[in-house]
Amino acid sequence: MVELETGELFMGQEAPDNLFNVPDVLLPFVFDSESKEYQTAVIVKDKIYVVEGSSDAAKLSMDVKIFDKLTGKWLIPTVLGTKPTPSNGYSAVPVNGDRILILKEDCSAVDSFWFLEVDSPYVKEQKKLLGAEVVAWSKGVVGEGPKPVVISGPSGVGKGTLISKLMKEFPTTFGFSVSHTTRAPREKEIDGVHYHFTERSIMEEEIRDGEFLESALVHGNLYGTSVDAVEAVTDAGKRCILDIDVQGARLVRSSSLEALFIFICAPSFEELEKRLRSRGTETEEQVQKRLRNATAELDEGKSPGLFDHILVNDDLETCYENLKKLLMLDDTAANYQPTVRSFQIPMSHSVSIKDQKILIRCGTSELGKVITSLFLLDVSSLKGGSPGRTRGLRIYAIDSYEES
Ligand SMILES: Nc1nc2c(ncn2[C@@H]2O[C@H](COP(=O)(O)OP(=O)(O)O)[C@@H](O)[C@H]2O)c(=O)[nH]1
Ligand SMILES: Nc1ncnc2c1ncn2[C@@H]1O[C@H](COP(=O)(O)OP(=O)(O)O)[C@@H](O)[C@H]1O
Repeated sequence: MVELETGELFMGQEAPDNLFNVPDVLLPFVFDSESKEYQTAVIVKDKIYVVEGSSDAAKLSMDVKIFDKLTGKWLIPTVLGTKPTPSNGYSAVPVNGDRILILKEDCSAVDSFWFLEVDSPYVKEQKKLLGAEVVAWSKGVVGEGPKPVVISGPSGVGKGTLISKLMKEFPTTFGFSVSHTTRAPREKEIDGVHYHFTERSIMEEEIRDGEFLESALVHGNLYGTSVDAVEAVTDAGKRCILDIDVQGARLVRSSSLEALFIFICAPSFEELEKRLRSRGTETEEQVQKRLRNATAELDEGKSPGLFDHILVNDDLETCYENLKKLLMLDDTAANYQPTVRSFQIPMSHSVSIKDQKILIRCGTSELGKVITSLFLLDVSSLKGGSPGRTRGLRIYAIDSYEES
């Protein structure tokens, strides 16, 4: 049996002349409740994007195919980013000509809004890089979320020590972005807590698949921040702390992730050397390599426009107090609008878009009465996007009334 969900055909856009030559994409949402297979189609410029798959727990799939109206051919794109887990219903609306907003039904607000980027700056760049048709998923976040904090500085300067103090004093405020690395674990390091220790070939493949926000070769090993590492912290409602090298900081600076960048340095090179040796975690050869790299990192750290603040870690307690001051002074904490966790898009709803405002009309029945609620989703100030999250969605409850 095929059920048709409510929703406008191609969301208010004119159906193309050759629409009836296009198989399977006549309707914006089709769901077969027996096989749990679904299909959604949206037109953006000259292409029809079809999102399809199965929400059956045993099969769970979500694929994208594209019908190019100019050539009359189907394309299977390279799909980057973490895709949503399938649900039984979707609405899809084109937004800003470069992405499709997918509203998942019957999910909590943190999982309701997804973007399939089809022609965003990130996707354009990836198309060039890969020489292929590319689309990319990114999760929509209501509000801005707190700005992540990037902490960089030469090895042995005290980054880890400062971050541990912060996490210990403010366990519910801050969360650590657990990086991936190909270096071997140190004695007390736990996989998944300090790092995700991994193989080079696996990590390189994951980087190619767009799973990393940044990655760099540091002291002869590959290190990288996965999109999930940052977003797991943000999804838990915490402010994310990244301990990454200067190359990584530069990459994050040029990515879509807005962050606060802090560079830590030691009072002198001799002191840095002393700390590295007294930590006793590296061989002499590794210590030498880290010290050689430190000079370049110190120069890089001072390059204009990269770091927002530089802190000298001389006396640990003084430096820690200064770090706390910086984090409190940052006004993003005051601007933080918590995610609307209580909002849920019910199965029965319709969606229409006008001037970057999306009207969601939801019908729910309570005690035999049918209640219609209207929500306005504002997509006019979206920030970020793939390979991370699309932030800045605003949702307003505008009306609620009983159907007569
Ligand atoms: N670019 C990048 N650098 C990282 C990442 N994780 C750790 N690093 C950096 O890699 C360098 C070496 O880290 P590690 O092996 O833990 O040694 P340590 O800094 O001496 O404790 C440090 O400068 C870290 O900041 C990451 O995900 N990306
Ligand atoms: N302000 C400080 N004064 C003296 N020793 C310090 C200070 N900060 C950190 N340390 C010590 O220096 C060593 C390196 O610190 P760590 O946090 O591991 O550096 P990083 O994470 O930057 O590589 C550790 O043994 C740590 O206890």
